Amino acid sequence: MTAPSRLRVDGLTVRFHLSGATVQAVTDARFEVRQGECLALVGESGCGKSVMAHALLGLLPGNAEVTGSAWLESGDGAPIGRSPLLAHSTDNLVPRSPAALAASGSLPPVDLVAAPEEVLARSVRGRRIGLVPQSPATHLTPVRTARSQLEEALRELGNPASADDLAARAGLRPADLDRYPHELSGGMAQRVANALALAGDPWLILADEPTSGLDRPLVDATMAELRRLADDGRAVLLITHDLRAAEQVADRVAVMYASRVVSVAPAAAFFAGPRHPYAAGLLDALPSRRFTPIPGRPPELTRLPDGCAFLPRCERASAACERVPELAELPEPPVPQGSGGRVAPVSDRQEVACHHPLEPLEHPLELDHNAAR
Ligand SMILES: Nc1ncnc2c1ncn2[C@@H]1O[C@H](COP(=O)(O)OP(=O)(O)OP(=O)(O)O)[C@@H](O)[C@H]1O
Ligand code: NI
Repeated sequence: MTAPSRLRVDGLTVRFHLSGATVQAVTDARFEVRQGECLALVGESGCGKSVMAHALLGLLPGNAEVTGSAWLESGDGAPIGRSPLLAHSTDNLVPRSPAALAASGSLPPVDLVAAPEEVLARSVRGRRIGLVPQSPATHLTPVRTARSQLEEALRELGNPASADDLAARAGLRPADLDRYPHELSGGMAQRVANALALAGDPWLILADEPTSGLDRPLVDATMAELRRLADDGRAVLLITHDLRAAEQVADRVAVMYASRVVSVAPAAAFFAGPRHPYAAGLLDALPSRRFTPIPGRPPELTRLPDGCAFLPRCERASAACERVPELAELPEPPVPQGSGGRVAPVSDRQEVACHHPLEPLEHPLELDHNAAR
């Protein structure tokens, strides 16, 4: 039996306490990311995506109150990549004997919410979770070459691999490493940042808006790189409001609205027929689709309503929506006509938090990929 590594987020809630107000930044979030897949987390600006990412990394400021759980479970047999660069250190959090751990190659699960900072710093950030930063160029230290920054990261993480090896895996030539950040093109800076994120051979890659400010070819290259990391056996959590980028790379898509995860769906089913009205609205807003924005604005996170936060913007709302809908798997979609009675596979099922979900064929979207690409 081999268990894949996965991140299992359940009931994750983040509140910022300010004088006179509480920001409900993340509310009761539930989702999973597994080794070998890319989960895209999408949603409008300010809905709580980055706060979620920072909560997972233990990087929130002192006025944040985090509850719920986020279990990081390193699996026991599915190897990452072709040649793992690093034997994970097992000197902490060890309820089992080092020999047993060595035999299984796994680490004990860690709850990122409950774990002390010392554990996150020593065994999680960089080692089990790699962060691809938002703007690689500014993330790099300007006065040192890419090589010296990579070498330092490798040294700190106890990785015996060479900077050249790491760079080659990220698509860089040794000569590229001898450049200073200002001598790197946007694409190369992105690759250096990717190489840095991989310096500790983490199995989970967290990329928060890795393509903001990049032009389309660079977005495409970055998405291809993230796809490769997932295909290589890592888990990729991509945070973006670029639905086109998400469509290029994601296996599954999670949608956040006003601090809650309101939809989790396989990417193909999501883009072909979203079941949550807000998700349908997001897709309709795309220039390559109907180019029709959702009317209205999301609520303030300091004043969230008691019921469904999308209610005031939703055409389908009813009295039932005064109650917050739970995220739940929708019943099996009806058998499409002409399918010869084929029943939709479980993997096509969508989870939504909605009292009035759309039927799968109720919102057919003519996909115009030529316009989108
Ligand atoms: N330290 C903090 N104190 C108080 N409120 C905060 C703090 N950090 C973030 N917030 C609030 O939490 C909410 C969620 O912010 P977040 O950065 O997660 O949004 P986002 O979904 O990542 O948006 P974007 O797509 O613009 O990056 C926002 O209302 C933001 O103002
Ligand atoms: Ni953000």
